[in-house]
Amino acid sequence: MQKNTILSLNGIAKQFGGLKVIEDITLDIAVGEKVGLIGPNGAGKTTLFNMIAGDLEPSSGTISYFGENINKIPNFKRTQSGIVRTFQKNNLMAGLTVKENLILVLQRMRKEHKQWWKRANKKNYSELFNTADQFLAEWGLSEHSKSLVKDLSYGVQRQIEIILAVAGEPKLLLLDEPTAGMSQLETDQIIGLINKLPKDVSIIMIEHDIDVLFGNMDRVVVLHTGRLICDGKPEEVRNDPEVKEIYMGKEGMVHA
Ligand SMILES: Nc1ncnc2c1ncn2[C@@H]1O[C@H](COP(=O)(O)OP(=O)(O)OP(=O)(O)O)[C@@H](O)[C@H]1O
Repeated sequence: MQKNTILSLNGIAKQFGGLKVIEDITLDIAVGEKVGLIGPNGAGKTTLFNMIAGDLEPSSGTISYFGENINKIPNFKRTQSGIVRTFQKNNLMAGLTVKENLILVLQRMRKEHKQWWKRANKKNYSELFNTADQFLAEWGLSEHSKSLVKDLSYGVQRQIEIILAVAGEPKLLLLDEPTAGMSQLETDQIIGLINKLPKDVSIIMIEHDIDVLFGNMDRVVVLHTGRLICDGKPEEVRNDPEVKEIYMGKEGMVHA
């Protein structure tokens, strides 16, 4: 493991009953590295995310975070230590405003309360409100501050989900198809947000379209039937014959 490695997967495997879903994956991610994770449906991408986030335990192999084996560390503790995840279907509180959603994250982060739903005192609240306003302004999302999440377009909801993950001060951000089902404009907005993230935040982003990863990710890892079949710079991956054959189709098209 290199000195600046944030995440290290060593011989990771996962099986459900007799079904091998992930086989022998070894992978190091550096601090600040941006990695795209691609592969056809059923390749095992979400299962791998579940293991990194702590929602599933590997059947064998080890997952290390800053050199420490975290196989047995529960997901909420991983989140506290900076492994933050977004989901394909967002888990925002739809009946609350954007700002209220953000305040909940900020409150939780600051560990102001053992029970975060209890009322904070007035001083804390006004400080939290100011921080939330500043944060939304910084990310160019102030106009949505008072909107209920359920009233926002899907594209904006996904942007909000990413900035809430950022408010959680991630060191390793796991993005699960953040641009799925989006228009080109919405995709560009999401990519714009991702490119604004602090340089020392590592990212693993599941994506079906390698074009989205070009120019935005340092590296692309390809899974196929639970195995890692290619790992390199986006250009190398795009031109890899096995990837073209297995993942992208014989035409060499880059869309899943
Ligand atoms: N809890 C489970 N029990 C049994 N099989 C599972 C379970 N979770 C996932 N699988 C199987 O594991 C394989 C990999 O699934 P996974 O969702 O990780 O793939 P994926 O690459 O994320 O696919 P997609 O792009 O469609 O989201 C699939 O065959 C799936 O049916």
